[in-house]
Amino acid sequence: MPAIELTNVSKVYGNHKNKFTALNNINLTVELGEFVAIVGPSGSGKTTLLNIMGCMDSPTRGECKIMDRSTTGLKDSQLIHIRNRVVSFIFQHYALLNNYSVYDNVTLPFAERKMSKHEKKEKAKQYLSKLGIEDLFHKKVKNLSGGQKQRVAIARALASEAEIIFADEPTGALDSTNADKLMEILCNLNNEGKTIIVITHDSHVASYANRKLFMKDGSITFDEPLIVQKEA
Ligand SMILES: Nc1ncnc2c1ncn2[C@@H]1O[C@H](COP(=O)(O)OP(=O)(O)OP(=O)(O)O)[C@@H](O)[C@H]1O
Repeated sequence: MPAIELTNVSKVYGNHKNKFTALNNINLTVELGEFVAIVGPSGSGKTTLLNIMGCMDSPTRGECKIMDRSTTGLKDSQLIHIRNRVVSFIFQHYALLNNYSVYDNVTLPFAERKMSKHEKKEKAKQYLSKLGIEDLFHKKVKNLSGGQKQRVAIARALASEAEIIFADEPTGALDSTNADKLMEILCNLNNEGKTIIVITHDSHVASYANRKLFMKDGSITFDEPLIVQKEA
């Protein structure tokens, strides 16, 4: 089953006097389990595309399907459900609650689930230890380094148990060592079956993905597929 399917998707911003076409008739299928990097110059439409795929915005024309389900005409509550449970997001500037603890941030996706306090704590510990930061459990986010904050953001994405993880410039605020560590974490999650879609300006970051989409002026100009090396 495709994770994402876009058919003739366009996005036009502004009104009739001042229109700007940010996406121009995009057709794209991302299968479950793929690791895709979207690259392209500033203003080429990468974030607009990600926002539509993640149900944070709707197309002006065309259709977006997530896990085989069209998002056209869905009620706000249904879109919220998709954003909470089917997809998750990692952002360049983390989008964490700075004055709250790591535990509070990681357990945010549990808010609407029937779980005991004990269960929440155990699950949070499990995800934090997966990312090697279980010792940060009680720390306030504002006291963490950039690399630590981004790991907390990934732990929160895992806590949502979403199949699809979108990451918009996730290494943009990290040094190269932490950027590599972060991309290795995303590779491991992809190896475990998560579908990962990353926006990046950085070709080294994009090299971790096994498919690269190049964007220019609202179109996908090149789609570099996974090259499967056959054993001799
Ligand atoms: N709300 C909006 N209203 C009008 N124009 C917008 C809006 N959001 C984005 N745009 C325009 O749409 C185009 C695509 O923007 P988008 O943010 O998707 O590009 P991007 O490739 O992600 O850029 P960057 O790499 O700089 O983040 C840009 O020209 C931008 O100015």
